[in-house]
Amino acid sequence: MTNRMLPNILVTGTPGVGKSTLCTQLQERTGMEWLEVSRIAKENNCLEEYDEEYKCPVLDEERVLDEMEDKMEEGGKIVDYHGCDFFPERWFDIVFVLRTNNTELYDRLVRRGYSGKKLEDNVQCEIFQTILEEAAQSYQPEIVNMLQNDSMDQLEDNTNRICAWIETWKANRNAG
Ligand SMILES: Nc1ncnc2c1ncn2[C@@H]1O[C@H](COP(=O)(O)OP(=O)(O)O)[C@@H](O)[C@H]1O
Repeated sequence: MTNRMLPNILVTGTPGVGKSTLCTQLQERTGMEWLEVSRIAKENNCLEEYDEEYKCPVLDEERVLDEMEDKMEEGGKIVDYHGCDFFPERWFDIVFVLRTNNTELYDRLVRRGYSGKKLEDNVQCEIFQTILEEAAQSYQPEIVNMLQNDSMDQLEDNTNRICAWIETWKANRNAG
């Protein structure tokens, strides 16, 4: 059993599935702190190099983890990143993998300005369920949850569902 007073939540999934949008809502509704791993990496100079092929920065994972460790120990953190296999398993009480259907994701990424290989690779990442499999291999199956996030209605359902889970976690903790 954890000593944390509030749970830590991981929100993961392919770029464009709606992680930031969901985390913004969760932060507003719960008062828990949203930790955007890409931003933490950038602000703390934890970007190692630029991957020209994939047009994205490569993280210095060890340094990012060091930056995050103290905060994660406090509990009550919502972590958002498009990968999940390098975090310590002990950090998280639950993992949500957001999913978006291919055509919707394609449109969102085009609107974000992605094109060519970067666009294709991200859509393929979603088609092949890469992040879902990564989560399944990195965490206990009972804490990994898939959430479909194609529409604003689903966004609301997902936010409600996570908020309800947090309330249950708190009630169980106080009872125990
Ligand atoms: N459930 C949803 N339904 C429709 N559009 C969404 C939904 N969630 C997010 N979006 C839109 O999709 C785009 C990508 O969302 P974002 O939260 O930035 O994704 P991520 O953080 O996973 O890269 C944004 O333009 C956002 O407004």
